[in-house]
Amino acid sequence: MQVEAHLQKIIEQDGKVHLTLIDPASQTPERAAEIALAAVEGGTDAILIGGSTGASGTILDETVLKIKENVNVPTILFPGSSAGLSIYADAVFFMSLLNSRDIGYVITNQVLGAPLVYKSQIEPISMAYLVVEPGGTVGWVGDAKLIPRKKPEIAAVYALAGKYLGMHYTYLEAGSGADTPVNPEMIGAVKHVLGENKLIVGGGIRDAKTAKLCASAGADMIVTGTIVEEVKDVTAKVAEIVSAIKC
Ligand SMILES: CC(C)=CCC/C(C)=C/CC/C(C)=C/CC/C(C)=C/COP(=O)(O)OP(=O)(O)O
Ligand SMILES: O=P(O)(O)OC[C@@H](O)CO
Ligand SMILES: [Mg+2]
Repeated sequence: MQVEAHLQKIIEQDGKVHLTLIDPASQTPERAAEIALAAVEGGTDAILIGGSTGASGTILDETVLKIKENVNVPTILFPGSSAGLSIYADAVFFMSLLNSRDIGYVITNQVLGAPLVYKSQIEPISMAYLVVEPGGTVGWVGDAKLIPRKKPEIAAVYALAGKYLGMHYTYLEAGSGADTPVNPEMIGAVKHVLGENKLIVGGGIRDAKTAKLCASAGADMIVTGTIVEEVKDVTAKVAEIVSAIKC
């Protein structure tokens, strides 16, 4: 399955894509697979697998494999480092944290991870990863020079640089569990310069209203992680968000 082409088709058909993020460090592989199935029943389009800390090795491989047993939607790695790769996944967000001060997150982890992607069937999807205030764990781990919430023009020039470097996707990240997601002004400014290139927004999106606000402002794909880990009825929560963003 060509994952990027598949997501493109969904955008053409439904307008928007919903992605569910599962952190392998947060639960057992069995529970991760249950959550993935419930999210797919709620209408999610693909499962992102990753975390800033502890998402590697056997627990990562087993989580990917169990999820694949349960669902047919693509599994996409969202790696915190080169250790966040698993040969069992369908694709990887092959991302560079463009606003990191640490060259490790700009290019070294990608260099260390490239041979495994080359030898496997994992589809790399090139992505500019931009961490915005408050930034959360990923901002700290990734040593990000956080983009100020109220400076959409800074996010826009980073996104433009990513696009000129050939990156297909741009991800505006407020940090997992953020109190406030990226604001609509910043989303709009970034989408304006990206044009047809795809924009993903995540971090702190917990309800239909917020998801709709982000999607209407210009996000092509909405990511939800924490809320899916917290609620009892995953299917209902995902369905609420999916119906708010899709046309
Ligand atoms: C492409 C390859 C091989 C590596 C990329 C490496 C990069 C650029 C990483 C960026 C920095 C980073 C730590 C990203 C993590 C992204 C992620 C999975 C965030 C969601 O995880 P959280 O939910 O914040 O994780 P925790 O729950 O562990 O805090
Ligand atoms: O956990 P939440 O707040 O949904 O954030 C998802 C994702 O953007 C984190 O990398
Ligand atoms: Mg998390």
